[in-house]
Amino acid sequence: MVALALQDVGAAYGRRTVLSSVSTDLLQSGSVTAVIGPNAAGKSTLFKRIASLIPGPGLVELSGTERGPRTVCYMPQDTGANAVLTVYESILLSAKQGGGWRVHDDELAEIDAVLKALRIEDLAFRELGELSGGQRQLVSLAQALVRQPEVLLMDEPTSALDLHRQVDVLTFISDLAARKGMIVLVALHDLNHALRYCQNTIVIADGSMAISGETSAVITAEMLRDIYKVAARIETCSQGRALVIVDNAI
Ligand SMILES: Nc1ncnc2c1ncn2[C@@H]1O[C@H](COP(=O)(O)OP(=O)(O)OP(=O)(O)O)[C@@H](O)[C@H]1O
Repeated sequence: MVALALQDVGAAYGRRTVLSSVSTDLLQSGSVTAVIGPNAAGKSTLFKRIASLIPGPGLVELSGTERGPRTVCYMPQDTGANAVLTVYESILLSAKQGGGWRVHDDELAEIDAVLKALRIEDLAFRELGELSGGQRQLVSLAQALVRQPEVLLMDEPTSALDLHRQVDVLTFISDLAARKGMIVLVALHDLNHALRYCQNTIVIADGSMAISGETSAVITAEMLRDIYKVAARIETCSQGRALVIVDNAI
């Protein structure tokens, strides 16, 4: 079972430090953790640092895997489209990333399964450049999933999706994490999604970690006032779920 811990992790772009002192307890396999915080706080930078795409101080400790850093997959926020490739070709390329070029039957079966699970089989032979923003986001998710990562870092994966797809994708990902023992970190702006789908939450503000812990203990009216500068309430809906209701910006 894979486990991930961060110790005083930081990152810089050139000489400018944009992230420092992020530490977490061990993140266990099967867990989904929300990474939240205002714009430009450093959420994507944290993901890039965990995925070893940028250097920085501190320790990203992965244990319980034989695949090393290759088992970490980062799904970026901007899903740049290469108009020359079809959806299927782009997913196949992603599956083969870092491996040999011989294509095995089980890899093709995995691609089919992911296309089906995300209900985008009908896009398989469309060109990336002609997809809508939401379709591109689903393809980007498929590209990440076919690599069968043990640690999946998803940067605002539902920002371009309609309501049905948002619920569909987040339910699918949290089930998948539990079923396959994956560690999922997901950057979110919709805090109701964090409350509903994520056991733990890390708050990044001004380039460092403000607070982390169980989601219900982290997402409070005080945190929303101090970090997001909004007056808000956490109310329980008729089905017993906690919901953030924002009254106004402070
Ligand atoms: N490639 C880069 N070069 C230089 N600075 C960068 C680069 N990428 C991000 N930054 C800066 O790093 C800081 C953190 O950016 P980051 O993208 O991590 O924020 P974020 O929390 O993901 O924001 P958002 O919620 O708006 O997506 C910002 O000040 C941003 O301008």
